[in-house]
Amino acid sequence: MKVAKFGGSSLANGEQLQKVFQIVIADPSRKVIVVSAPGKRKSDDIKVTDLLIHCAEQGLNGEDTSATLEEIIDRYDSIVKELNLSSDITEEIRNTLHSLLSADKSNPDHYMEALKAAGEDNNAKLVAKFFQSKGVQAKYINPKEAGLFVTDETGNAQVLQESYDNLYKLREEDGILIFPGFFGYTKAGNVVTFSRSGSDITGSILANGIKADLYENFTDVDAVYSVNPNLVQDPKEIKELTYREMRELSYAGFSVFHDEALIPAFRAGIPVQVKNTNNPLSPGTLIVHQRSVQNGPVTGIASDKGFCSIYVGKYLMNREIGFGSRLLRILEEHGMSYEHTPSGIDDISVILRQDQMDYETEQRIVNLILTELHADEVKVEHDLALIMIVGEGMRQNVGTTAKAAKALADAGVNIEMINQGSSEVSMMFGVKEADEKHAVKALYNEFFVGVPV
Ligand SMILES: Nc1ncnc2c1ncn2[C@@H]1O[C@H](COP(=O)(O)OP(=O)(O)O)[C@@H](O)[C@H]1O
Ligand SMILES: N[C@@H](CC(=O)OP(=O)(O)O)C(=O)O
Repeated sequence: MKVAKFGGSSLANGEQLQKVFQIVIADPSRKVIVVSAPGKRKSDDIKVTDLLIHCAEQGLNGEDTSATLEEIIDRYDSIVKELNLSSDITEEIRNTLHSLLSADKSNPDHYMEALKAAGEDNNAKLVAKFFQSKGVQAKYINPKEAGLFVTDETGNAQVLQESYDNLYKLREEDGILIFPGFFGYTKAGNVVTFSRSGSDITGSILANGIKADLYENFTDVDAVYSVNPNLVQDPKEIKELTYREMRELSYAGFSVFHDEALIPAFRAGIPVQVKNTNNPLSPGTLIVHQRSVQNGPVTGIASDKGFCSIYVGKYLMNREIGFGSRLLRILEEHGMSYEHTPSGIDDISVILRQDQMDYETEQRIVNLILTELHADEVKVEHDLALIMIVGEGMRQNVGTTAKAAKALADAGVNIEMINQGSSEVSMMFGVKEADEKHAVKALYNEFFVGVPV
């Protein structure tokens, strides 16, 4: 039995849905189909989820929602028309969205979450009807009835353990099951979404729940590439990588697969295959527990912008018990999470996403570090990009850091900081955002061009 998840790009229009149908019926073991909301048809398009968020914001602000609502309904209606389906489907979607928009607004989070999730929920119903119109036994599955229960963390839900046993029962259902991605229900019965791009997470939870043999993740690229294809042209494809490598890479910027989506599949030992809806015969990328290291030390290079670093210097910091924990507590008290903490004898840097901190908060934190921790120096550096080099082969290979540092130096990129991950399969370089693309290219040339993979 397989779980196949189709992302927004695979469901953006009728033509894409026809491809999805052909893929699903080509393999009778594709039992559970997880769908996202319709995504972008071209690069300047707007995803249905983004339209729904905008519409919910308008609703909450008491603004006119009619134009945005029509735009959303139009997205579904154009698919309905392209596939010659009954206009009743569009009317049903219209009614659902109308009632969600006129629902109680006393809890804005609940209002927003219900609208966000409607993108996937309506699409799953539409896809099920489309499959039925082709004479195939298929049905929409409601996540609440199936028992996909989650925590009450708005836009950041975590699955509750009991869900896995509930979902196992889906194995007994007849036909193909069309399951909406991106959300679950709290025990109190409210809709809560996963973080953005979270349909990948739903697919992984279902793969674990039904104890699938394989979790297929269909998207719009032939493989997970060794570097973001938007930064380097025609990068090398990765044929196989470990859960650990993929988790590091997706966390550090490989948006092709959600970083939280690996854990449920990993825990059940289910391999994940990333494949292309537009080229389903291509083998894609397989994510497994263990692989033989035949390529060079580096499997992939990921990068992401929007970080800042708080540098703290204090003479004899190394001898001061509890300094690090008190520093991190200051951040914790401001509700902030951090990414890395490279440190030396007399200094430590905390790297975090800078959108967590406005100017006033930054000033307050700097003051607290100076006054409560008696630091000699506190400096905040903004607009950093973090570049992560990842590879199981880095554990056995000496000199990867030196090679990377030399490649960056030769390209004229100033390294703001280096951090060797404790897992020994990753290494992080902090550079100025303006240098990101240039730095990634230099590292790609160093580790991949002319290197057999
Ligand atoms: N290393 C990478 N390999 C492949 N794709 C990547 C990588 N890094 C970023 N991407 C981007 O991820 C996109 C696919 O993810 P996403 O847009 O979320 O797809 P979906 O609509 O299927 O959920 C690709 O089109 C590509 O632009
Ligand atoms: N539609 C949701 C969830 C999702 O996974 O979408 P996609 O498969 O298009 O990344 C979002 O945009 O966040």
